[in-house]
Amino acid sequence: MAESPVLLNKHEAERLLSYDDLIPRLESVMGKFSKRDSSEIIQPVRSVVPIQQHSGFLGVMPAYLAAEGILCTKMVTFYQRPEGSSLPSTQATVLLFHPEHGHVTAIMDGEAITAKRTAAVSAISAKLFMPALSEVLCILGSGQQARSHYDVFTKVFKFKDVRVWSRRREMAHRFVNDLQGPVRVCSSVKEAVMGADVIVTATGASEPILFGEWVKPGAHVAAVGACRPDWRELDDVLMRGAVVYVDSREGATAESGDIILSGAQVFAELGEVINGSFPAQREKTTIFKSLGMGIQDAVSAKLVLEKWNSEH
Ligand SMILES: NC(=O)c1ccc[n+]([C@@H]2O[C@H](COP(=O)([O-])OP(=O)(O)OC[C@H]3O[C@@H](n4cnc5c(N)ncnc54)[C@H](O)[C@@H]3O)[C@@H](O)[C@H]2O)c1
Ligand SMILES: O=C(O)[C@@H]1CCCCN1
Repeated sequence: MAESPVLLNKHEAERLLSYDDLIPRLESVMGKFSKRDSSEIIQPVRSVVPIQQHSGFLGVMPAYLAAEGILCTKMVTFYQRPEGSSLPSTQATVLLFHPEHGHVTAIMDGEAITAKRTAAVSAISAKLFMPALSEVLCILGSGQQARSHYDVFTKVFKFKDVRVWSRRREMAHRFVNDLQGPVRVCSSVKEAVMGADVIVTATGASEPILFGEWVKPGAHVAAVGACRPDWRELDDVLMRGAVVYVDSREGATAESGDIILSGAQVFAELGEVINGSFPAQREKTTIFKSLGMGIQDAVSAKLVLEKWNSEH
């Protein structure tokens, strides 16, 4: 009989997952994915079930990585919460399976995995696409993703000025008060982004909040929110004037309102740049449109389980 699955809560998953371990694994799997070798990786675009009465969605994100022996699925719910809601907007559970026998080997909370792997992938995009001398980081939003992006961006890069904007100013102040490093609250998106070299958009917005006219030419935008085909964070001017990179072409064309509704062309996948088949146009204004992928959760969950196994 199969052993009982390992059960890991959010605190454990968070503790066991480090950016130093995560970043190289994510670079490698994104590169492999972009080779589209189905004997190596199978990862369909996520299935999304709308929960209309409650302004929410359930996404199911399976992935199989044959060479690594990883069979995984994440189940994630995401909601548009009213201002002031204390409920998290994104919650997730990740299951790992034994690829040969089919039983579940681990069940883990997916919130920390989702927060860290998304931010780590954005950091990989910044490493490739941000201007060579980047001094100013701007984060739009003050939730879970804003926090993980702050953590990894200030760990991997050295910025002289870090700015945060949130639609509720008190939330931006609460965000800043929780941090160690120098970071300041801005009272408008315009104030926050003017002159920024790197901009992270991590909000629940469904209409554009970031306008191309404010963005410094050559800046890099890591756009993490707006994960539905009719949601936007970025306006048409920005989308059409920038070189657009995505995590997966299929995901972006199915799910990104910023891409679908602006008519912007996708230049390349992040993995295609990692593989050297497309250039990183660092001197131009660049956007990395992130939707999130099951393979990212799969390698993250495997890392968590490896670490846990090494301790037991
Ligand atoms: N690309 C990915 O892989 C990925 C992964 C997880 C979450 N996300 C998306 O990232 C976004 C942030 O997620 P989170 O987990 O940090 O959520 P969160 O609820 O913790 O934070 C959301 C933030 O967005 C702000 N916000 C909400 N509605 C807004 C609006 N209309 N205008 C401006 N700001 C608004 C909130 O004030 C808060 O600061 C969401 O859109 C989520 O779906 C993307
Ligand atoms: O890839 C993910 O985990 C997220 C969940 C929330 C919506 C967007 N994508």
